[in-house]
Amino acid sequence: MMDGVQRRRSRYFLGSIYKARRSRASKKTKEKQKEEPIKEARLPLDSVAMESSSSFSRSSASASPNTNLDQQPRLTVTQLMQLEVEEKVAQIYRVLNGVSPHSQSLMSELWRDKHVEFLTRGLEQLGPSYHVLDAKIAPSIFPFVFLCFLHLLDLRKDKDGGYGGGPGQLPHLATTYAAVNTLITLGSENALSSINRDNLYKFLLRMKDSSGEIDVRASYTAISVASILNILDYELAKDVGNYILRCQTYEGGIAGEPGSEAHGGYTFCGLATMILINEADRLDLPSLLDWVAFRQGVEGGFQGRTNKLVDGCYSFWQGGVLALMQRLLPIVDMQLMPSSDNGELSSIGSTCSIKSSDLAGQGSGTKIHAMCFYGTILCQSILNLQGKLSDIGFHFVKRHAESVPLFHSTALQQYILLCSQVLEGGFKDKPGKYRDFYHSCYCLSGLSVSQYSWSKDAGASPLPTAVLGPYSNLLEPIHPLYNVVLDGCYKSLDFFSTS
Ligand SMILES: CC(C)=CCC/C(C)=C/CC/C(C)=C/COP(=O)(O)OP(=O)(O)O
Ligand SMILES: [Zn+2]
Repeated sequence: MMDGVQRRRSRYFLGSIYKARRSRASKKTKEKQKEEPIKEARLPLDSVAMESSSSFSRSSASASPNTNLDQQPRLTVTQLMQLEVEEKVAQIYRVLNGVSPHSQSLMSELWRDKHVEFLTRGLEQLGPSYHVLDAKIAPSIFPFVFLCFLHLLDLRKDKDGGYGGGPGQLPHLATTYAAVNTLITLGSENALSSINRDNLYKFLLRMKDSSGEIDVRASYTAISVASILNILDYELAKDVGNYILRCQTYEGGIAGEPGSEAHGGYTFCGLATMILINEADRLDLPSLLDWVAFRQGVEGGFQGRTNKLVDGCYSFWQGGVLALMQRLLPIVDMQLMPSSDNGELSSIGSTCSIKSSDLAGQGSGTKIHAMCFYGTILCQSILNLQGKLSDIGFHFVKRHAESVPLFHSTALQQYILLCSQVLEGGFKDKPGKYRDFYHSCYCLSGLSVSQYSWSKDAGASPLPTAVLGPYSNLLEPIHPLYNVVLDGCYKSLDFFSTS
């Protein structure tokens, strides 16, 4: 019989077995391909493209004999939908497998130009005066458009703190998160100084429920905004960790509220929040890692929850979780250590019962807790926290990533670029759906996370092999806790630590 730790350890290794299984499958397919050289495999589409095609042919063979109930089991609606998505994705990969590298590069440039067009078309929606916009002059109008954004965001600012969805609308945590991240992305002095942090802090406190927060997304948006603006303190963080712990489910992922189903969106929100309040070690990280590693599908993209379809937006929600986990592996290892081998660490490792919120105002106590958080592999800068929770977000990203990516990064980039991208510009959930701003934003964030997933240090330029397609596909690095471009985060850190 396995004890709890052994069970967790074995589950942890399932992720690697999964990858090994995939690479064995792709080897088999490659061998098969040698026997039947149907296409030139010249695109940088590796195992997964091949694997998808093969899984499709397997699947369609089992889908069609639905009528013959004696021989084949009847498929559920979900299985049929899954096969449909796999088929569409496999078709795309098959077509693109036959395209020469030269054509691929041309397509990539076309897509890039289309992005500019998509953005400017989006900007056109700001008002009739922008109808003259042309993709070619877009770069020169950006400063002007930034001012317009700023003006619109200012109109959304509530006099009692927080931002609404539009002028005159009630402030809300999600729209406040979006507005603050937009202002930090704009990054100019007038953008940053337009944020009234005192009012915003009062708003965040007003939104706080005495039992913590009543939804994991709300917790994340509140804590993320407070952290990036350098106003996060123990009063805001109080009880939030307890609440998120109650949302981690038997599967390992995190749900939106206690008793609900684990979901990628909430798992990102929950994990990022726990990191920002210095309580990530309280989660069962091995089972969280196990759950999220299995959410990457044969299509290359991620699904949001068990038995659901892949969707481009989870490239960030799930890919982002795995990017964060890459920096938490020492704690995963510590949690997997049987307590008897744990020696001294047993009292300060995963069994630690001190919570950041218990340490309000105790600088030295916080140092002790930071040691719990980072185990033996201590991060000097974290040790110097001296009670400042706001610093964690910035220090965390400076931590050296401890491993190679914890997901198949090329496969994810394939799904984003080839299956989620729309030729006319923008991104969508999956083939067959329409593009929208939400998926455009989160597919791009997922793409960036994926491209930098081999970089040991935040923002370090990836090797060309880490970037699918031409190197010009490389995006700006983002901060995986806030989902804001890294440069913007540093600017904000400078600005709000001096102002
Ligand atoms: C900060 C911020 C914006 C956070 C949002 C986090 C997020 C994406 C939460 C997911 C919400 C949810 C349960 C979607 C399921 O939709 P579905 O049933 O249509 O999709 P599914 O089949 O993929 O689960
Ligand atoms: Zn989606």
